[in-house]
Amino acid sequence: MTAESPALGDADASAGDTDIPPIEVSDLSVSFGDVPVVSGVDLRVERGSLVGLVGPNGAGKTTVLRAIKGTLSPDAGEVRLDGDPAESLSAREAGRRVAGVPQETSLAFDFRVRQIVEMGRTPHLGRFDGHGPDDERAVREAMDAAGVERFADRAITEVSGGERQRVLLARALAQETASLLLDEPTASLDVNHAVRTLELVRELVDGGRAALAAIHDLDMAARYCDEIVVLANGGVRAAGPPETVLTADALRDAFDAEAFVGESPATGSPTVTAFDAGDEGALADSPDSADPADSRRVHVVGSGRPAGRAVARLAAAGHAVSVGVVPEGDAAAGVAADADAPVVTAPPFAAVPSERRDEAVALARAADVTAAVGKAGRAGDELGSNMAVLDASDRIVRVDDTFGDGDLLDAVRESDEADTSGR
Ligand SMILES: Nc1ncnc2c1ncn2[C@@H]1O[C@H](COP(=O)(O)OP(=O)(O)OP(=O)(O)O)[C@@H](O)[C@H]1O
Repeated sequence: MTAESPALGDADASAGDTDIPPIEVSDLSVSFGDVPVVSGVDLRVERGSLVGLVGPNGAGKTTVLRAIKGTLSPDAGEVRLDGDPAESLSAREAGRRVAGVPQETSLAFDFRVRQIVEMGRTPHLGRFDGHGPDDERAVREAMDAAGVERFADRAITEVSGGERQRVLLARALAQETASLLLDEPTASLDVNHAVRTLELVRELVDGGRAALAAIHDLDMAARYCDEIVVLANGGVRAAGPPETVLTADALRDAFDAEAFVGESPATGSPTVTAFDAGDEGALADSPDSADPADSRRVHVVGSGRPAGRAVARLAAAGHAVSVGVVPEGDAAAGVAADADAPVVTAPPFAAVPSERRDEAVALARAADVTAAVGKAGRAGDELGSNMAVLDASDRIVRVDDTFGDGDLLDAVRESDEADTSGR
């Protein structure tokens, strides 16, 4: 796969009225037998846009992609490709508008890699036509872009799972459609090829194509997609730019997961850290885990990575967290900023100004419980003001630097069942 891929014949991508979305799904419902899988799904993918379809296993992502591709018939609703109802299009015409990279990559027959990529040209061939120069160019460019040329003459049964996935990508690219549907395009790929694949899709999209990709890796989805559609519990739960859709609340709602959403310092896009809520999670006991009654105001005292982890874990579990006093630039301060948690900082290696100490004391007073992490407030703690913060706290729970995920949440949950304010 080349970083700078060739133009990949984008003639079709620029075709048509630019106001008409290449993919538009309205009120789509699909069931298998009498089991409904999705209902009322609306989504559109514009030219120049990569939309990520995320959601838990079995949410119906593949089902939606298959309905768009036309390989299953919806019970209700409509799929439009370039403005035309998909059901009014012949298979050949649909194949000139949308190409798919399926999740299932087992190909039983002993075709050569090159033959499989050539199959992408089928919708462009007349009934009695052989491949012409344009087809050969499209196949060559697609193989080059997907990086499969090296094993083009090998049997498909003799390449690895990841290589096979790239062959199917090459087949879709050879189809030269305005729209691409990708079902877990990076699932079997090593990190290098995963990034290259999404960079390639991004490049195609920036060239005017439309792409809809089911993606489990939320960090990758956030990094590459213009928009994310969250599919869960039979329908679309949220849709919009990654930074508005990938929130702890949305992830709890869709995945029943406790997750902290920060900002990647490398890419600036949202990055998701999921925690094991287990049976012990503060809010994991019931599907109503977001119940505000279970949420506490927790003030964290401590610094460095352990305090940062405490802030992330508590915020992921739905608690309202504040932090301080921590040195400016401390890891915990960065996590608090990502969590939109109030944080009091002070210049490092200097006495804490009294007004900063008072701010932290006020936060601790307003909290239900103060979590002292590591040596905070104990002998050797360089921030003497932590003592004042702890003195102002009605309830204190203590965890050491190596606390387990459940320990902190248990301690906070149980803090109002016993007087834990002993210092
Ligand atoms: N042919 C089928 N017959 C019956 N049920 C099916 C069929 N295909 C899928 N399902 C069911 O429909 C639901 C949605 O499946 P789908 O493959 O669309 O989910 P998904 O979101 O793509 O999941 P994953 O993330 O695991 O790939 C699942 O419960 C699945 O078991």
